[in-house]
Amino acid sequence: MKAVLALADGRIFKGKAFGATGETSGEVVFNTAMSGYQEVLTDPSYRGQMVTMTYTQIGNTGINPEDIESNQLYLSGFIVREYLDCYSNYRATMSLDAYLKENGVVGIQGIDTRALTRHLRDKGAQNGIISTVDFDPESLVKKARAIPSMSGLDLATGVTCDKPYHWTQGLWDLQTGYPEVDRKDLKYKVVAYDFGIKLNILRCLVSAGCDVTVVPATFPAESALAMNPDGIFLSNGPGDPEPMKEVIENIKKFVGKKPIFGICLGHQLLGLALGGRTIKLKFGNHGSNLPVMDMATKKVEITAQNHGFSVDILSLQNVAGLAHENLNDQTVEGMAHKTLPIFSVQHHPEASPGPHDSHYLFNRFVELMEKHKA
Ligand SMILES: NC(=O)CC[C@H](N)C(=O)O
Repeated sequence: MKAVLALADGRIFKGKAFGATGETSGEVVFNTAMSGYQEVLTDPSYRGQMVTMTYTQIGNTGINPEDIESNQLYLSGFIVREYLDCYSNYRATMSLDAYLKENGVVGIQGIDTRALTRHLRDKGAQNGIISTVDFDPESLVKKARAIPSMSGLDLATGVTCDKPYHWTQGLWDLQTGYPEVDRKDLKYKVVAYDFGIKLNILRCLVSAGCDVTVVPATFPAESALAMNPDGIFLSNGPGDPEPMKEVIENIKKFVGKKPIFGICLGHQLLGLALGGRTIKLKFGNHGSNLPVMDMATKKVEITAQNHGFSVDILSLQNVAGLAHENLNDQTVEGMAHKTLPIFSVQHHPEASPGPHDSHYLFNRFVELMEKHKA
């Protein structure tokens, strides 16, 4: 079946349908990870976006019930060069095509993803539409132009959990799979704010020794402090951090009271709560092969990333300093408060997909909580 991708600036790509059929729209971004499409599909931070994989063959390893980062697919469209239906993996239980169909995600295959990526890199991420029902370029471009811009959209409060819960699953291991950890063995009480949290973050926190209570995005700071936690964690999530005023005000109440660790959207929200500002990048960083320098040790780590916004570190001059830097585009990859036990990173130390170079950051959080306790 035919499918067409139209960008808001008028560029058209003709391909074939895969996954669900119909029409879908969102901000078109590209992801440079060579593997891990299942984790990309289930990352809630992609809500409102259509993801182009730059790796050419997608589908080879099928879909398995274990490699999920949330229980739902939040992205609005999936774009690949070549979809492979004959998957092979000992854990796979279904094909990617069947999975997208089951979850109502519209995909397009057989388009020149290199040309699309170069276009987005030159012109910037922009809105687009995929259709298997309307093939009229003019009408499609008109529809793509009518979609609201990602800037100004609060998408995170729509993907958070309904009520607090405990998380006790640790990191996956070939022998044991995902272990269940006894809460009695977890030493550091952490309240984790869920703005669309990836499951591997929770697993990393547990494996680092944290007794994690996950709470909804707007859970009052007073109630969190009443639990007497050792630390506060702020998660990743979709959309623009700037309009999340209530959440930002809430985070301010933890500053100076508890150690805080933020990842991605959590890092951006922390930047805003500390009085800084965030900016929208031209096309952002999405992938699992992005070099970052830890400014304290000067070590370079290869990281997983998925973001379109960034903290303007100059706006935080007297409050926080640059702790990590992206070596490709020199964007702010992490910050540390000048006097308080507060730090955050723009990239994803939990990986999934991606290398484990940055896992040490969960231990850094634990060390900070230990010191603060003492
Ligand atoms: N992965 C994330 O948390 C993404 C944060 C934010 N939505 C951005 O695009 O920059």
